[in-house]
Amino acid sequence: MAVSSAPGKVYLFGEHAVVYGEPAVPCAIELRARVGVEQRADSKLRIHSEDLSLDGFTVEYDGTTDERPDVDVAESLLTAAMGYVDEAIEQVKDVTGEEDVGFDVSIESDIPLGAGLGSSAAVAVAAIDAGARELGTTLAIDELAERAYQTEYEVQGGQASRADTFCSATGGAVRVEGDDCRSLEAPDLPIVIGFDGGAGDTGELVAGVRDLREEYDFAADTVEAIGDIVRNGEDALAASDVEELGRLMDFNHGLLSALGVSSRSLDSMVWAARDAGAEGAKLTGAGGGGCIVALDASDETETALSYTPGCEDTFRAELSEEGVERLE
Ligand SMILES: Nc1ncnc2c1ncn2[C@@H]1O[C@H](COP(=O)(O)OP(=O)(O)O)[C@@H](O)[C@H]1O
Ligand SMILES: C[C@@](O)(CCOP(=O)(O)O)CC(=O)O
Ligand SMILES: [Mg+2]
Repeated sequence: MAVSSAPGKVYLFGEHAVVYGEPAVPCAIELRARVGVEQRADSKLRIHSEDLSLDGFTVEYDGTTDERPDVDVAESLLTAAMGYVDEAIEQVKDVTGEEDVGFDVSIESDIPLGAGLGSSAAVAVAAIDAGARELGTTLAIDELAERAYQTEYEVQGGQASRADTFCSATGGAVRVEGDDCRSLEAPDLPIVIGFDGGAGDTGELVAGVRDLREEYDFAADTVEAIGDIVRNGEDALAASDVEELGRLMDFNHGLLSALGVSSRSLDSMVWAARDAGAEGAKLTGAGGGGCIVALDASDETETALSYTPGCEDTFRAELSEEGVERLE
């Protein structure tokens, strides 16, 4: 068996706009998904994840046919739940040239699902890395990141950026613009996360922004304005100017909100953080529900969030310098 782990991330700036070629700056955080992959004697795929539902479930089916597994949940739920792992295993088969292999895959993750902290990218990166190693191939980080991007691209209906997957594969803070992916020097930022306990559907939210952008020129301009915020944000990051970073994050949240991807609970948490004196606060990731990211070196934001209706959990997140880790 091969086991790899990969980190989740927050976006300091640029989610959604990055799908249309604007730059974005995500940072890896110390919450990880660990994926174990063991080759089977037959060609079936068995996936076990404790986190996919309250009780966890295990499915087993023949990965070489189009037959879906026989479990008692709605098809849409199953596809949503298994899409990323399924596609990651396809990438393993493709990169190793071994089409008829089967695997037992087990996943353990600290990253809440669909909450904007990049659980899908972390699972894809760790699954592809462990799957390839199980078949004797250790992928270079760039190839791993590219394969994980292909996974997100397929599952999200042809709409995805390389930001989450590159960040999860390499760790640290990164800058992604189209296929130009690079690591950034980042100061130790006082990152606070607020989580509303909910989730958003990345594919649907991305499609919503795409439609708005096609319908209204001002929505397309909004996407471009997010790109301008990111370019300013890079300078603020290089200068370790946390106050300016916060101001730009506030602005970024406003534009994401205008694009329809915030929610009442995300807005409440953002305002609670600002009222508590955070340097800035914004939603992170696709939105719709899930997490906000704020910058505050004091305990005020965490305390305020813990009393905010709609906020289920709040915690400080350390930057993860380590991307994919090969554990076994
Ligand atoms: N622990 C897990 N086990 C299995 N699949 C997971 C796990 N965590 C995430 N996933 C996959 O990632 C999807 C969530 O990804 P997404 O909607 O992009 O949200 P995010 O990346 O912000 O967490 C889940 O529906 C599931 O397919
Ligand atoms: C909205 C988007 O920019 C980020 C999605 O992040 P997450 O899956 O919600 O963690 C989509 C993408 O970049 O592929
Ligand atoms: Mg995702």
